[in-house]
Amino acid sequence: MKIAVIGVGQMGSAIIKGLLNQHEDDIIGMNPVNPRVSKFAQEAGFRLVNSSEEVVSKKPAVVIITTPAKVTLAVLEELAALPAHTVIISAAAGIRLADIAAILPTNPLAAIIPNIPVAVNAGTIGLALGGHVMAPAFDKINHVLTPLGEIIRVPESQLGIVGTIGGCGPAFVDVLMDALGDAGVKYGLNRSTAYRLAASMVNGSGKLALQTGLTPAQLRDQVTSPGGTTIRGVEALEKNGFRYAVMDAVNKANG
Ligand SMILES: NC(=O)C1=CN([C@@H]2O[C@H](COP(=O)(O)OP(=O)(O)OC[C@H]3O[C@@H](n4cnc5c(N)ncnc54)[C@H](OP(=O)(O)O)[C@@H]3O)[C@@H](O)[C@H]2O)C=CC1
Ligand SMILES: O=C(O)[C@@H]1CCC=N1
Repeated sequence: MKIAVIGVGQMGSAIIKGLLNQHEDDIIGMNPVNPRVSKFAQEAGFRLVNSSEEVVSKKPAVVIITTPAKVTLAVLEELAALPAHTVIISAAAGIRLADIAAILPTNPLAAIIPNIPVAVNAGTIGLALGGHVMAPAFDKINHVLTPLGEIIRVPESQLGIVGTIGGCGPAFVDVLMDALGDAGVKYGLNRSTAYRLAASMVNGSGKLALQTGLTPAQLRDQVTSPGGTTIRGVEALEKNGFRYAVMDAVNKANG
C-alpha cells in the first residue's frame, strides 16, 4: 500500500520506523529538505519528497499528517487535490475532524494521537473516525495502524484525554525512569544498568497489567509484603504527592 507521511519529525519518523519494521508498504515521506531528514530517509530506506504537489501526484492510498498543528490546515489545503479515495489520518493534536473535512470534504478521515513507541510497534494509538469511513477505508486504517500498536478507539470528544495519557504519557514515564536511574546510580549501579533495570521493570509492569486485567491497586498490593520494604516506598510517594503530581501533569498537558 502506498502511504505518505507528511512531516518527518519525531512522530513522523517513529511512524515510518514502525511501518518499515512490519511490512513492505511503499512509504513516502514529505518534509522540507534538511540534512537530518535526508539522512534518516537514506538510512531507513524510504522515498523523501519536499512538496505537497509531489505527494498528490503519487496518489497515495493513505496520508498520515504529522506536522505541527499550526501548519497542518495549510498543508491540508495544499493536499486538497488528492483523489477522493485517499484516506487522511491526522496525528496533529488539537486539529478537529470538522476542520479537516472543511478542506477535504469527500475523503475518508481519521484523527489519531499515537505515541513514540510506535517506532518499535508497541505504540498506543487513540483513534477517532471521521466522515466517509466505509469498509475499504476502515481496512486501510487498520492496515496502517494495527502493526504500530494498540488502537484505542474513542469518540473525537475523548481524543484529547486519550492523547494526553497515551501520547504525552511516555514522557512522564521517561521522567520516572530517569529518576529511578539516578537512584540506582546513587546506590552504586552503573548508569546503563540502572536505566536498563528501570525500563525493563516498566515494560514488565505494563505487560502484567495488560495480561492479567488486574487494577493498578491490586497489582501494587501483590508487591507490598506486610511489614516489607515496598510499603515504606509507597508511603514516601504518598507523602511527597506523587499521585497528585501525576494527575496534575495530566491536567496541565490536557489544558
Ligand atoms: N511527538 C509525539 O510524541 C507526538 C506528536 N504528535 C503530533 O505530531 C505532530 C508533530 O509533532 P513532533 O513530531 O513532536 O514535532 P517535530 O517538530 O519533531 O516534527 C514536525 C515535522 O514537521 C515538519 N514540517 C513543518 N512544516 C511542514 C510542512 N509545511 N510540510 C511538511 N512538513 C513540515 C518539520 O520539518 P523540519 O525538519 O523543518 O522541522 C518536522 O520534521 C504535532 O502535531 C503533534 O501534536 C502526536 C502524538 C504524539
Ligand atoms: O507534546 C505534544 O504536543 C505532542 C502531543 C502528544 C504528545 N506530544
